[in-house]
Order: sequence, then structure tokens, then C-alpha cells
Amino acid sequence: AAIGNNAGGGRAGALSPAPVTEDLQKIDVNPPKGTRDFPPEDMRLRSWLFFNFREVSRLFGFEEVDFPVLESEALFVRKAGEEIRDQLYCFEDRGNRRVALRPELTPSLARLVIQKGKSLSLPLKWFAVGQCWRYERMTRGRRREHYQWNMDIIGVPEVMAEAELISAIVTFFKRLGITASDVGFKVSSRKVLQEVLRRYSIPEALFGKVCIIIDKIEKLPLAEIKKELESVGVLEEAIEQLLQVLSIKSLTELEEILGDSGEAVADLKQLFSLVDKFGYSEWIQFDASIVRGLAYYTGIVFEGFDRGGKLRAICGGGRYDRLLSTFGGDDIPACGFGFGDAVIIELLKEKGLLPELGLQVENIVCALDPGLQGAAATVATILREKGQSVDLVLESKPLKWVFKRASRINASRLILVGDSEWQKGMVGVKILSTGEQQEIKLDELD
Ligand SMILES: CC(=O)Nc1cnc2ccccc2c1
Repeated sequence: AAIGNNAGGGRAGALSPAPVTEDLQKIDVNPPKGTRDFPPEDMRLRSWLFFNFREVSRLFGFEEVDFPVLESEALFVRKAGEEIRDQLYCFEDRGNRRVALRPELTPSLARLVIQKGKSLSLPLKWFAVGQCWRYERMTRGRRREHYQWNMDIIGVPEVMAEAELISAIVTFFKRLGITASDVGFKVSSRKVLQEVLRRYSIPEALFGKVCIIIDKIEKLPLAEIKKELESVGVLEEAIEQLLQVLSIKSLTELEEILGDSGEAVADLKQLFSLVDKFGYSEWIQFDASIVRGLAYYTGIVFEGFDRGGKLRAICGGGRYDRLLSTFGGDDIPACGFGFGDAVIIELLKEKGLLPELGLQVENIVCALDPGLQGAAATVATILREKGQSVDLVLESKPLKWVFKRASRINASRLILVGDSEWQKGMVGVKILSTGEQQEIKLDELD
């Protein structure tokens, strides 16, 4: 029956007399601007993607966690000029509380770690797959929500944690058939910037702001970047040195500039040596221009990129050793990454790696006449209790209709409940791929 403005309610088929109701305007059946529905075909792809997120997390011994989509706005009010802050989906609730739809998962994770405090034994290896939100004023048609996979390691100060996280993402890419010639990781450390800023005795407090400005270096003209840096108090000479450091393309060159006593060089050398032991060196490259756009990163930062250069960053992450203490928690080291559900799908499409995901049902069961509807229900229960999927035909339908549905849902077998067979405790079984038909005793159905 066509779904329509069935004002009278009840069975759409039989037009029951519609009681007098207000004139029902047809509601807008599209989802809110910037959001998506997931009809079955799209939901199958999403479930497949999330299954792979979860499988990799399991392979790495991570435990799943989740948090409310709605958080106190205070969790996200960082003052470093981040885009994620400018686009915060925040509002005042009916209790006059300032709240926000989470734009990312890391602050919630930090909140939960602090809440659980001493009862947690470190290190923690937690992962989450959650919907995140943003509110863009000029609705450039960009999405206002996406799903993000996060993996975080809490309580490990060494760069072994970052190497492990990147290893997890490499494992994920490999599972999907993506290779090191399709994507790579640009890796750097914010300690590079830190060491330069210290040389010019620029106060630590500016560190976050400077990183956020630098992160826009490929989106804004250089003059604009310099202006913004000057406006937060970075002097001309320091700016030159910063920009020079960001163009370094090798660790040896970095060492020449920064010397070999700083943490930045030590961390990066250690990371590259561990990556070699993990066996994914061909996926990784040092790139001093990588800073990432979140203010709380303090050390190694990385992002996955497509070597074709057509797509935005696939994923990104890094070390955030100060986040928990800024929330009033202990000084616990942490690192993690976020992996969005949009760019990866574009990449898979481009590489012809999208999986063919059809609906699969093992059995379609139907009664050959209305009096056997109950018998068909009994057969359905027997098969389901054996762990077999059953699409039970719920109304009496002509066989032509049943065959059409059987092929649409990709059923393997058609189970026909007919009078003469039922009298003998049997049902008709038709293997739809071969057309082979036989009568089987009910208790021999497997
Ligand atoms: C490509 C894409 O959908 N990006 C996207 C979409 N929604 C978001 C929502 C919150 C934060 C980041 C987001 C990023």
C-alpha cells in the first residue's frame, strides 16, 4: 500500500472512514540540513565500515566506550581560535544550561577518565565510534554530522603508543585493500614548533594559538598567516624562523636546525625506528608542516592522506599530554586519533574498493493457502531457532509475488507450506539457485 497522508490512521489498504482531523500538512520528509538518513543500502555500507573499525580495535586489544552526544559546552570552550570551536553546535537547554552536541570524542574520553580516576589501571586502550556535530553558519552544503572512529592510549608517555596507533590504522587500510601506494601518513611533532618558539622566548600560553594559525598555512595566503601570528604577539624574526622550520623535509635537516639534544628530534627518531620494527615504514614520512587543527596536541602529530592528492585528510591524531590536567585531572599522558566516515568512502569509491553488500536471507517461508498461515509461522520459528534467517510472508500472496520477493531479498531457499505435505508433516523446499525442489520432513529441515 502506498504510504501517504492516511489521515484516518489504521490499515492503509482498506480505506477506513477518516475521522474529522485538522488538515494534516505533509511534513518535510527530508532530514535536517547537513544530516543524513541511512536507508538499508547505505546502512549496510556504514555497518560494514564500523564492523572493520571494531575488528581492528579488537585485534589491538582495545575496549569500546561511548559518551552522550550532548555534553556541557564547557568541555569544548578552548580559546585557541579553532574552527571546531567556531562551529560548535551549542545551545541553551530548557534548564538554561549551556550544552553542545559533541564536535569530537576526545574531550568526553578525557572527562570519563578523570571521572573514573584512581579506579582505572593504566594504560587504558579505549576506542569509540560516535556521531559528531558541527554547525556551520554559511551552510555551504557541507555535512553537519559525521561518524568518527577514535582509538586512544592513556597513560603511556613513550612514542611506542603513537607507533601502535598508526599501526592500527595501517591494519585497517590493509583490511580494506588500501595499500601504501594509495595512502600515506605525514608525521611531525609539535615539539618542533615549541623548540623554535622557546628560542624566541614566546610564552608557552601562545603555543596552542600559534599551532592553530600554522595549521591554516595551506588554506590562507602567507601574508594573512603572518598577520595572524603578529596579532598574537609573534615577532617578525620568529615568524621567519617558524616558516623556515615548517618547510624541512627530512629528520637530518631538522637535526641540523634544532640540534640533537631536543625532544622533538629524539621522539621522531624513536618513532621512525619503531615503525620500521612494526613493518610499515613505507606508509610513513616526516613532514614538518603537519600541525593538525586541534589546540591540545603537545607532541607527535600525524595525518593519513591520499597520495593522489584529491581528498582531504582521511584521519588524524597525536599526543595530548596536557588535556587531562587542563580538565583538573592528574597529569596523565595520552594520545589518540580520529577517523571520519566520509573521506574513506570517497577513497574506496575512487579505488573501486567498495564492497558489494546485498541483503541475504536464507529462507523465505510462505503458506500456499490462508488456512496454513499458522503452520508457516511454526516453520519460521523452527528455522529461526536453528539460527537460520527467515523472511516469513505475512499475508496470503500469489506465488508470482512470492518469487519476485524471493529474488529481491536474495533468498537461498523457498519453503512452501502446502496442505497435502503438511498433512504428512512435510514442507516443500525449492533451492532458488538451481530450481531443485523436494519435500522434507519438518524435523529434518536444517
Ligand atoms: C567530510 C565531512 O563530512 N566532514 C565532517 C562532517 N561533519 C563534522 C561534524 C563535526 C566535526 C567534523 C565534521 C566533519
